[in-house]
Amino acid sequence: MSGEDFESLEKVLETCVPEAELREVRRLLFGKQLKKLNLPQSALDAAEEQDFDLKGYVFEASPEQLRPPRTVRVGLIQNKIVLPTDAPVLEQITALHKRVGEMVEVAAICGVNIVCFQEAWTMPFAFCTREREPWTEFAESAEDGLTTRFCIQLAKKYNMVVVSPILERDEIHGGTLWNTAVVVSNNGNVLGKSRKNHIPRVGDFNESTYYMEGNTSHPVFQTQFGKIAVNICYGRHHPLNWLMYSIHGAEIIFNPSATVGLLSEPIWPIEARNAAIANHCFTCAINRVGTEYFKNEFTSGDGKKAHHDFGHFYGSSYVAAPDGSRSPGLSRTRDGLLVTEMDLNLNRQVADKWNFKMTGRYEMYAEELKKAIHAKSP
Ligand SMILES: NC(=O)NCCC(=O)O
Repeated sequence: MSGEDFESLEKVLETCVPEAELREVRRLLFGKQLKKLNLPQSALDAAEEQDFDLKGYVFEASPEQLRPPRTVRVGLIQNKIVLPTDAPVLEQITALHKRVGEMVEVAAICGVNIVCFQEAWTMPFAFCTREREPWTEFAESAEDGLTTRFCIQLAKKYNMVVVSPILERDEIHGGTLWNTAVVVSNNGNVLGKSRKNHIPRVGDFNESTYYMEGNTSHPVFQTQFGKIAVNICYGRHHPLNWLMYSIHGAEIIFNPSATVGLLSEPIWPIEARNAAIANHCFTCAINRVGTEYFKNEFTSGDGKKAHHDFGHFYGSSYVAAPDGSRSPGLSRTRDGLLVTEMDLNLNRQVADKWNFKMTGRYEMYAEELKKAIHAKSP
């Protein structure tokens, strides 16, 4: 039941837990109950017509005397690939631009200010194969590639910050490949890029065949709607990676991902949520959906029989807040747009209550880490 036939944990709870207990079950599992966001009927109709899950929630903060609310609407998009993996490269990219572009239009109707797509959103997650061609052809310049130009158009048209995780080819540094998120401001300027710091070597995630650990450290981007950072996929298993984005001031950390049920599904709801709690910020976890079939079978040196797919990418994108509350996840099986309205004042309110930033012994950790890393063997 771990594949396409299981819609979501939330659905099972709704169907199977009696109404009287459901509230308490939700409180224990998801934290403070969130209000549903009132989404325009035209957006709901468009989502139904275009066959994707559309959900909206509000994270509220307490009113303050000196600061007005800092309300921002964030959209997360999860999707299947559109064409088979052996369709011509440009056709695959164009089909994904079209699909995701339509979903961004609905995000705009919902008033979204910042949208983030899934990891390597313009391509199938083909790194399992270890083949170079045609997959390296999906790589593009972060500054002025086809996809960045497309995102610039979206940003300008909808006055929206766009976070676009792609396979990057860095033409001015030997044509090297990177797993990169490009951040485009709402007026259409490329604000910068953030490269994936941690490259998986687990199961079929053979990404180290294609690119190396990122060299952009932990950039934080000041946008009109708040300070944002991008911790790409496998970086979510590294608490210090989250910490560094937060230390540099990130108020919202996106985690665009590609991960499959049998590997990571039980830890998915915990990691980004824990990072939001530990770092007094909002985190947004996004995962792709569906099963992607590759013509040539592959192995990964783990004794498994040669196979043609990774297994099921389980979607379940969600947003977590610094007070430990989280939104329900999107579907495990369908494309989806999750719209959350968050008051960024909540970050400081929770920080003032729990004081993790104040009680953290960063200097001590830094010194001990340095000593431990440089320790000589006896
Ligand atoms: N894309 C990626 O880094 N996946 C690795 C598997 C995981 O982190 O769940």
